[in-house]
Amino acid sequence: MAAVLRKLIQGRLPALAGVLCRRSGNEGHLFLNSSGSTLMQPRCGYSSPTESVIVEMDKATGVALLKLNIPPVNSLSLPLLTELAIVLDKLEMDKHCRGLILTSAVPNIFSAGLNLFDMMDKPNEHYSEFWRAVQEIWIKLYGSSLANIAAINGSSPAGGCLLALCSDYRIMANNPHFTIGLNETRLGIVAPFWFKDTLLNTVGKRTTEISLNLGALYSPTEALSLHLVDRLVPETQLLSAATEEMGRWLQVPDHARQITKSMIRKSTLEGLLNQREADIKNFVEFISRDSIQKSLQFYAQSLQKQKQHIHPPSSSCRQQISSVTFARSPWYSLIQRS
Ligand SMILES: CCCCCC/C=C\CC(=O)SCCNC(=O)CCNC(=O)[C@H](O)C(C)(C)COP(=O)(O)OP(=O)(O)OC[C@H]1O[C@@H](n2cnc3c(N)ncnc32)[C@H](O)[C@@H]1OP(=O)(O)O
Repeated sequence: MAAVLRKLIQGRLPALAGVLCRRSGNEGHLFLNSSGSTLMQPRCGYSSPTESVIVEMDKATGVALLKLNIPPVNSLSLPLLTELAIVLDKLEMDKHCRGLILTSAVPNIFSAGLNLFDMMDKPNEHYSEFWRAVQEIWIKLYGSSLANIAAINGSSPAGGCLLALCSDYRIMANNPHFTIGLNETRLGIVAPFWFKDTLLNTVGKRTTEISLNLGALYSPTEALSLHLVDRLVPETQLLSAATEEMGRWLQVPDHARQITKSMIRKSTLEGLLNQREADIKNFVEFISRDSIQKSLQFYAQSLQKQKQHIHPPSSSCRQQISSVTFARSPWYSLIQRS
């Protein structure tokens, strides 16, 4: 089977080389890098030096519970992305690991998305390195061979929503204060094409059109109705529901599930793999513009001001926003005040 997978990746799915091929055996695991050459990787544990990524491995089931642990909001900074990439590689190489449940150790927040400060007031080299790390995480998660379930235990805007969208199945805690969605346009920035494609593959064209243009953040109930998430459960049952769901995914033989997943996600992954450098160049050019920097600065400041001066919109205000939830958007709060 390993030979079949290798052939598949080297031959029919060349762009997925580097995403992964797993092999059982005593000598470790076979990893194909993007040029198709093979590297032997020793088996190892899953320590994250700063504990910003906590991994609890259930050896009996082969399921890893991965918790993001960067208070206050699990923003995806360059160091966090780098650690996450290392942990994901290790899990991918571990022949005993079959499934991954992604969740947060920070109460009420799954992830606040990309760290705003990595995109502000930095040299172009930093933007370039940061964006490569963002790409890397998407490639690893969206192209993962593991069964991947997101246990969304808090708000999940922008890059946080993207993390969840990379999973095979999303279960969200049914708390009306949580929101999820790709809200980039609300910050004056634009979700890149591979964010858009990931959403499109999940919810379809019309919902993508509305969600992305409006930068909509949805409540769990709205997200369920749009198939942005697959299931809602009470917060206290989130992990047990994710574990139970994982059991269903692991009943399918790994090779059959992996090849099926590759078939479905291949063209989307290739979209970025074929033009990574151009995408980085585009990001750097965009993010370093004065107008975008001003927009981001205003947004970051308004997040802070919101905490100091602005109360959340009243429930009657919220109802006026119909099905699109802008609650938690500092822009919305500022509009309400003016
Ligand atoms: C061509 C390519 C174009 C570029 C494409 C870029 C693609 C992706 C974009 C992103 O992912 S941008 C990030 C978008 N994220 C958001 O809009 C979320 C903003 N945050 C919130 O809405 C809230 O913070 C929250 C997540 C709902 C949590 O609310 P809570 O009330 O619990 O906490 P706060 O008081 O608001 O925040 C605490 C603390 O964290 C700071 N912070 C919040 N989000 C971020 C962030 N994304 N990056 C960095 N820091 C963040 C916030 O300012 C507070 O800081 P202090 O006041 O304590 O200093």
